[in-house]
Amino acid sequence: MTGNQWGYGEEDGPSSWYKDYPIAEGARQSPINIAPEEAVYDHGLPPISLHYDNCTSTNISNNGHSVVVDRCECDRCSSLLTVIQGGPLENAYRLKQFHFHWGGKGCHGSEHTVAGKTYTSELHLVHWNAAKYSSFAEAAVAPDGLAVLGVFLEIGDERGGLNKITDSLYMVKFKGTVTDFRDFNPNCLLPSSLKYWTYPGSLTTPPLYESVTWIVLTEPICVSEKQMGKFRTLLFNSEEEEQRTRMENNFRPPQPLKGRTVRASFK
Ligand SMILES: NS(=O)(=O)c1ccc(C(=O)N[C@@H](c2ccccc2)c2cnnn2CC(=O)NCCCS)cc1
Ligand SMILES: [Zn+2]
Repeated sequence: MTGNQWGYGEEDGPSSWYKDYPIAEGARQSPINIAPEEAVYDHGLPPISLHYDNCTSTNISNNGHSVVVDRCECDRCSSLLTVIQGGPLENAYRLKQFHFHWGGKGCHGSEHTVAGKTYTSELHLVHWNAAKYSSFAEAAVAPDGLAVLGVFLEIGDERGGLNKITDSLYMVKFKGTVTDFRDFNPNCLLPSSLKYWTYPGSLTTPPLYESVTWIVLTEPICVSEKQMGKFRTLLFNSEEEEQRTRMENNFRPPQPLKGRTVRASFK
């Protein structure tokens, strides 16, 4: 079985990933359930700072697992400051891509949970340690290589900033489709508070590398049911496959904490 046949179904879902990716049972796997009472307030944790300038050319694609907005890596753009720094991070980490995880109907769909509470979706802004490593792939296997900012989405009023994304989803209905997606600044998807929890973890999809410093914002943003419905028009399958499978419930459930400490940037 070639390595990349993993998914979220009965046969190929999270409970069977360990067969091809034994690190699935490792000591720093993600996501986790965050227990706010057990989080340790660390007064030495500085605030995080986000510098998301516009890099004109990006694209949006359906990779068969999620919908991903990729930043371009051209010289002009990679010189642009599109980084996260501060918080638990030693230096600036460069934004590579962002994507979402979501459920079917109802309010499950996030990967991290908070005192057992699930949200309807979770946005992941994926950054890599470009100060220390020369490529994303190199950083992705290093314990301090990646930093992912997690933002919870809950059902409520429509989020205007999300419409540029949801209005483009029909262009990437099938796995393997990609389309231009320019001048989108993910600042418009951030909540007003940058209060966060942070802990050492992993990619939440194969290859599940334990290279991620997770920074999960405590305040969710609101999106409308109509906007979430557009994510669920995406398909896991390519146009050639006859089996049409709606893209939903593309989340991994919480994994054992295995002695890790979750730190809070706030009392
Ligand atoms: N959910 S998360 O934020 O923890 C997360 C973040 C980034 C990646 C990722 O970049 N994965 C690719 C990769 C390429 C090179 C080295 C290692 C990993 C990969 C491997 N096979 N396919 N991909 C593409 C992919 O999975 N892209 C991210 C879409 C999230 S569902 C995966 C999960
Ligand atoms: Zn993710």
